[in-house]
Amino acid sequence: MIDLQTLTISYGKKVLVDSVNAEFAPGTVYGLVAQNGHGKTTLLRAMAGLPGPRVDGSIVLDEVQGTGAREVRSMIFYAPGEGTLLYPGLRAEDHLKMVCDMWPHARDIEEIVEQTQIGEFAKMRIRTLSQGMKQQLTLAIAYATGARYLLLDEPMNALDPSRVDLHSEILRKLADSGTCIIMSSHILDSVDRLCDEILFLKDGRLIRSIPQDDAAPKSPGSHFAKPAGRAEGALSTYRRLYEKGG
Ligand SMILES: Nc1ncnc2c1ncn2[C@@H]1O[C@H](COP(=O)(O)OP(=O)(O)OP(=O)(O)O)[C@@H](O)[C@H]1O
Repeated sequence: MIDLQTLTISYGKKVLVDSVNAEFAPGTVYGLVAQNGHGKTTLLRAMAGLPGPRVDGSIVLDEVQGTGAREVRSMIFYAPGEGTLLYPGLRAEDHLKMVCDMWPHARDIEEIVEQTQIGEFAKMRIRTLSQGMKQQLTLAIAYATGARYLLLDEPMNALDPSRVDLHSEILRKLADSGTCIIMSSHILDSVDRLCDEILFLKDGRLIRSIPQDDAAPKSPGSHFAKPAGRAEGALSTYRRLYEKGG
């Protein structure tokens, strides 16, 4: 469980997350939605214990204070969008080998390559990959870590529809086997299809919603009581919250 306790995150006077309390349970896929520049990346990075903004309050992971703490560092992985995790001169497969050497619960590389269908470019250097290939590799790296908490920053924005389906299926399976996934996204129909819960970040608060097409939890691990009221599509919620002065 990741437990945010009166968490406030700010850059100077700009407060992006304001005294937020929230819990993220194993076995659940969470969508994190907001308008551009409202703090999704900042929140995910802070949850992973990465440096940057001022962070007040507490982030507790499996009862250990602070996600940067040594005991929990190997349990949580933040995957940036944009392929910034990758070394331009190295081959795709080199990155997976590094994960294998560094992460105590790393998964089998061959299995990951097969599951993510990245074999065709595994031997290519990063500088020769397309944006979508880099995004597929970044996701493969995230899966390879074996981390129980995956924080994925816009993981699908460069993927073609068949890859979106493939990775949605992989993420669902990971959640069903106990992984907690928090993914930011602007692709609201895939958020609706994949996520058990959606959190809208607005004015520093997290507003919880459930996807329209499935009012029941999509995985048995979801601990949270469902919010009262009818489920609503993410796009409708988005419009209500951000476009109509809601
Ligand atoms: N290092 C920094 N120093 C100061 N301000 C920053 C820094 N990094 C980000 N910000 C500001 O914090 C705010 C939130 O940025 P963030 O990248 O978290 O937004 P986001 O919701 O992920 O946006 P997008 O949807 O465009 O990716 C923005 O206003 C941005 O200008």
